[in-house]
Amino acid sequence: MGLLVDGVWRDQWYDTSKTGGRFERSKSQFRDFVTKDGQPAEGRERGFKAEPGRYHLYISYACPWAHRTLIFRKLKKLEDVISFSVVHHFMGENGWTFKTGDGATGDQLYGLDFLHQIYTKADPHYSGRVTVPVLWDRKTETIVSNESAEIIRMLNSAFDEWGDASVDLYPAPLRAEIDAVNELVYENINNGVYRAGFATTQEAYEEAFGQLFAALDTVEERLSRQRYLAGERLTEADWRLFTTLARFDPVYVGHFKCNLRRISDYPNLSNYLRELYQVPGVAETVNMRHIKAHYYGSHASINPTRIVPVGPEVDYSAPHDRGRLAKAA
Ligand SMILES: N[C@@H](CCC(=O)N[C@@H](CS)C(=O)NCC(=O)O)C(=O)O
Repeated sequence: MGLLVDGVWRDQWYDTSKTGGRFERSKSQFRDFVTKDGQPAEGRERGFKAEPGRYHLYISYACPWAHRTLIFRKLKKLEDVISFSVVHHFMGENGWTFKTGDGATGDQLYGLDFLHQIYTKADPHYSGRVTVPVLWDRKTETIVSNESAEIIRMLNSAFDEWGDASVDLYPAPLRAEIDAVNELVYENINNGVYRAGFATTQEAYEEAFGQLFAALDTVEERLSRQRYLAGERLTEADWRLFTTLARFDPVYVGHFKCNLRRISDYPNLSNYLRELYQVPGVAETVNMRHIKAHYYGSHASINPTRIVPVGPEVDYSAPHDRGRLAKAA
């Protein structure tokens, strides 16, 4: 685990010394957009035109943020339009690597060894964390974006000429609702598990823990009344929650000490998780081996023996009861 400082790799764990033991996620720095016409998005200088075969994703199967992009690529039927490379699940002193085997593909574009070399290829003086996902432009050989929340928006609409335009996961009439749910879910749940797990003081951990379970209770209540987070339609908000839920019982309960309740203890959340998992194409984006091996194996300060627990038994393909709630035609 480390970061780049003016283009030079430095092996270094998160610094929580100035924040009272609180983990604070740094902001993604590559924030451009692929658009249908190639014009820069509002307030941006660089423009990137949607074209089939031009863009490549660098992802980790373990990472919930990268997982979002893989799900969108699948649901929007962009498999032949956007290619991808899978980093190795072990993230050690060199950060994410392109070691192959066990489902890791290596760097499909350049055959490089480390993800940080992709960052310095885009910007030789880059300073900051080297994270997945990365949306890479083959044509200008640079990173368009390393922010998953924005990459999924691009996948949702920019490539409709070649993908499935009938699938819209950010429909205009629901945007305000989706944005509001995202805010609650991002801070307290998606990032909340990390804030609990990476906290280095009791106080910081308990603060994140309390917020996490309060938010899960809120979402559980909402899902007792409606089928999906924004109502009767599956949207971006659901997929953003899904990648955290899928990792919760196998990893976050133990490794990140998020153990007040398991998702399997929540009747609505657990059935909802199974419904989403069973949406055609989604199960194949979930690689539980990478997920468990990555977290338990890569965070030596949390799990020094790197032993990966054998349990729990989870079966997201078991039947669910969500058919009792209305779904838009
Ligand atoms: N805001 C980013 C966060 C991405 C992120 O933090 N990814 C993690 C893996 S789950 C990572 O690559 N961490 C490496 C590091 O922090 O050094 C996004 O949503 O795209």
